[in-house]
Amino acid sequence: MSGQQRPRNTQQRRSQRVNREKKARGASMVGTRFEVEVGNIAHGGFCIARVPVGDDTRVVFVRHSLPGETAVIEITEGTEGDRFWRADAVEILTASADRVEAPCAVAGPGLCGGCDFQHVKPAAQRALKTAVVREQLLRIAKLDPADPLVANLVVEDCSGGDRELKRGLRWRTRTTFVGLPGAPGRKGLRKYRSNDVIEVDDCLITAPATADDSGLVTRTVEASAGTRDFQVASDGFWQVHPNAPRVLVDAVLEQLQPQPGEKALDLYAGVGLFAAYLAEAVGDGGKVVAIEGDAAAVQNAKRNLGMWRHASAVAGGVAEVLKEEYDEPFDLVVLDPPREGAKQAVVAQIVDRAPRAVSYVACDPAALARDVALFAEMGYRLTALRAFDLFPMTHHVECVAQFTRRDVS
Ligand SMILES: C[S@@+](CC[C@H](N)C(=O)[O-])C[C@H]1O[C@@H](n2cnc3c(N)ncnc32)[C@H](O)[C@@H]1O
Repeated sequence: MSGQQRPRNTQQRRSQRVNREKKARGASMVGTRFEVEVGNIAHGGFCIARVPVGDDTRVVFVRHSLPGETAVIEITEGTEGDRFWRADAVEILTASADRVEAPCAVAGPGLCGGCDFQHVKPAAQRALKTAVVREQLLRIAKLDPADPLVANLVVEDCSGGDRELKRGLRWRTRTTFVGLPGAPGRKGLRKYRSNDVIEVDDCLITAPATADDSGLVTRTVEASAGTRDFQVASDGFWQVHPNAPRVLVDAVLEQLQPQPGEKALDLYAGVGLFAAYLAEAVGDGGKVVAIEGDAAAVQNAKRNLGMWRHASAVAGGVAEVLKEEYDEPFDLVVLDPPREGAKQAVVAQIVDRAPRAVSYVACDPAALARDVALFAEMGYRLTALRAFDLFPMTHHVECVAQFTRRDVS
C-alpha cells in the first residue's frame, strides 16, 4: 500500500501507525555488533551493558552474559531512537568464573527462549537471583540496604540433594510444548520473545514423568506438618517444581505459626494447598476460608478440604469475595497471587481484617516489592523474608514474605 492510499481496515491503520512510529525512532539496530563490558544483572534474566552512541550512551539488556564479562553483543531488538536495546552475547571475550558450558544443546543466542541461565553455575544462578530480589526491594519498596532482611537474604537451593535437581535439571513437572510447524508429530518450544518454534526433543529441565492431560491427578505433599494428598485437574494450577509444595508449606507455616482456634484466610488458594495445612493446625475450634477464582480448582479445593467442617473453599475474585462475604477479622492470612501481585485493593482488604501475621508467596519480586510498600503504608512491616530457587536455569524466583502488624511484637 502506498503512502497516499487511505487505510481500508483497522489492521492497515495499525500497520501505518507502526511504520510512522518506526520511522520516527530511526533505523533498526538489529544485527549491529558492539564489544561491551557487561554490568549488573537485572530482573528478567539479562545483564545491563552500555554502548556509546555519538555523545550519548544506550542501555542494552544482554542475554547469555554474566556480570564482569567482556563480550561481543548483537542487537536483537531496537531502533536508533529507542531508549534501550536488547541483545545477545554472541562471543565471550573474557569469561566469568561462574560460566559453564550449557548442558542443553538448544540454549544460547537465537535458540530456545525457555531458559535464561543455562550458561551459569547453579550456585551462581542463585546469587544472581539474590541480587535481583534485593535490588527490587531497595529500588521499589525503598528498604534500607542495611536491613538484615535484605542484607542477609540468600536464595535457597531446593534440590533436596537429588543429583539432577542439584544441576538445575529435570524439575519441571509440566511443560507446554508446541507443534513444530510443517512437521507433524514433532514438537518444540518458542524462541525468546518470538512466536518461532525451535525443535526440542528432550527438554532437559522437564521431569521424565510429566502429568498426562486428562482428568484428575493426585499429588502427595510431604511437609514437616504431615503428608497429605491433593486432587488437582491435570491442566489446573499446581506448583511446578517437585519440591515446591513442601518447601512453601514449611515456609508459610513457619511464618504464620498457626494456633488452635485461630481464623485463617488462604487467598488465591488453588486447590487448597496451604488451607489444608492451616485447617489441621487451627483445629475444629478455628476457621479456614480458601478463596480462588478458578471454578475447577475450587471444586478440587472443596474435595481436598472436605474432611474439615471448619474449612471451606469459595469461588470468586479475592477482592470481591472478601468484601462481600468475609468482612470480619481474621488472625492469619496466606496469599499466593499471580505474577501481577495483590495490589492496592486486596492489600487494603487484608489489612482491614487486622491479621496478626500475613505470609505472602510471591513469584515476581517486583510485584512483591510494590506490595511491600503498600503493606508498609497500611501499618504492616516486612518481618521475615525467604527466597527459593524453584525455577532453576530460568530467572524466576519464589519469595515468601512475612508481614506483621506494627502493634504486634
Ligand atoms: C500462584 S497460584 C497459587 C495457587 C495455590 N496457592 C497453590 O500453591 O497451589 C495463583 C492462583 O490464583 C488464582 N487467581 C488469580 N487471580 C485471582 C483472583 N483475582 N481471585 C482469586 N483467585 C485468583 C489462579 O487461578 C491460581 O489458582
